[in-house]
Amino acid sequence: MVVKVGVIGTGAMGRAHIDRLTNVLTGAKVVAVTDINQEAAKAAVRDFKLDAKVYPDDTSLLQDPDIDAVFVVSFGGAHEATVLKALDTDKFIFTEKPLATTLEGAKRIVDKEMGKPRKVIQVGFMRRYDEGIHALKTQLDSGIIGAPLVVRASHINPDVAANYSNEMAITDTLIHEIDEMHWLLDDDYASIQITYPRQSSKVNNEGLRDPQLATLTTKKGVVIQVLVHVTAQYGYEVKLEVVGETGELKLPDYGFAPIVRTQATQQTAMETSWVKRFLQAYNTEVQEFINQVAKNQSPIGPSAWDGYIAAVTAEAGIRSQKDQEPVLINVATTPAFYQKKQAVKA
Ligand SMILES: NC(=O)c1ccc[n+]([C@@H]2O[C@H](COP(=O)([O-])OP(=O)(O)OC[C@H]3O[C@@H](n4cnc5c(N)ncnc54)[C@H](O)[C@@H]3O)[C@@H](O)[C@H]2O)c1
Ligand SMILES: O[C@H]1[C@H](O)[C@@H](O)[C@H](O)[C@@H](O)[C@H]1O
Repeated sequence: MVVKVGVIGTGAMGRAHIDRLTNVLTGAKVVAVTDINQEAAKAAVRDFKLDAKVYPDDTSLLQDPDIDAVFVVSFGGAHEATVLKALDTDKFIFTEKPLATTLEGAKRIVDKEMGKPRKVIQVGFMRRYDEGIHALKTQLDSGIIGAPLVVRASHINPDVAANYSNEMAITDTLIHEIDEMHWLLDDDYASIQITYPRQSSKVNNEGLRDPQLATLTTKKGVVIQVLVHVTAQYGYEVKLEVVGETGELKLPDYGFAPIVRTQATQQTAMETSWVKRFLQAYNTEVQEFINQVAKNQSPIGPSAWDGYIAAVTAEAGIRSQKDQEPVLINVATTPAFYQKKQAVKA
């Protein structure tokens, strides 16, 4: 079966997903697109030579009975409304992160999804599919460094768009580590604290503090420190180190560029955005989602409940941004609906 896909939001990431669905992966066809900027939707059809309808909005696209799955790739703040509407249909839903930008919004989504016979949502937390991060988790799970004690991570962007707000440092950027770390450690969060080091003079966005340091503690007592630096100028990278009882695990520097030695210097080109750094992870997550839909089975990737855990933690992070004090986190027990790896066929 070829999975027929509708894409809602044809900006940078929407186009990247259209490209992989059309030119890289197997088993899917983009048959419909929409964007509040209709020119952007038409440009996607033209540029990727799609045989696809251009709908005026998400509501009309969602009414198309020919679509099996939708990709929600609009601005983060628009995901909730579209996902809630999509849950009224029988379509599978791949939504980019964040699931919702508020805790209440994420709760509305999980409550509504739990009214369905099975899970239909996957959230685009692609870090879990990165081969390097996955290999690090496999080593951690093997017990090779004993129990994890401390995690140090960095999330570096060279710069951000003009509409990037201070809250987005949490809901748009740190949200990746928020999802990654509880999965990596198989642990739950107890608290989060955001502190502001010296402000970088490179910040142009009104109200944005950069860099920010997030300290998360887990129920088992692990302390996780994440540097979020989104105007870092020099390149795009993520760093990850886990300190254990008997050793350490470190994600190697990413890259395929050669080391160039010349004129008494040594240098290597770096990535400048998420596009190439996580290309393999995006391809793997989306292929897995398509394969599940083709079998008419629930997604097995990060669920709406993972999106909800991230939203609860992000909301606590935003509260901490106000006075830089730690904020306690209490996520409810995972409902049985989300404990099933894979639900039975509807
Ligand atoms: N997983 C990742 O690493 C990753 C990387 C980049 C972006 N993203 C996510 O993808 C989403 C889109 O990001 P982007 O970089 O493509 O942003 P973008 O600004 O380039 O594109 C967003 C597009 O959505 C459209 N849009 C906004 N509201 C809409 C609505 N209600 N209906 C239809 N279209 C709407 C805009 O007109 C725009 O074309 C965000 O949620 C972002 O967090 C994830
Ligand atoms: O939307 C993007 C994307 O999620 C990237 O992976 C992240 O590094 C950026 O900070 C964020 O703005």
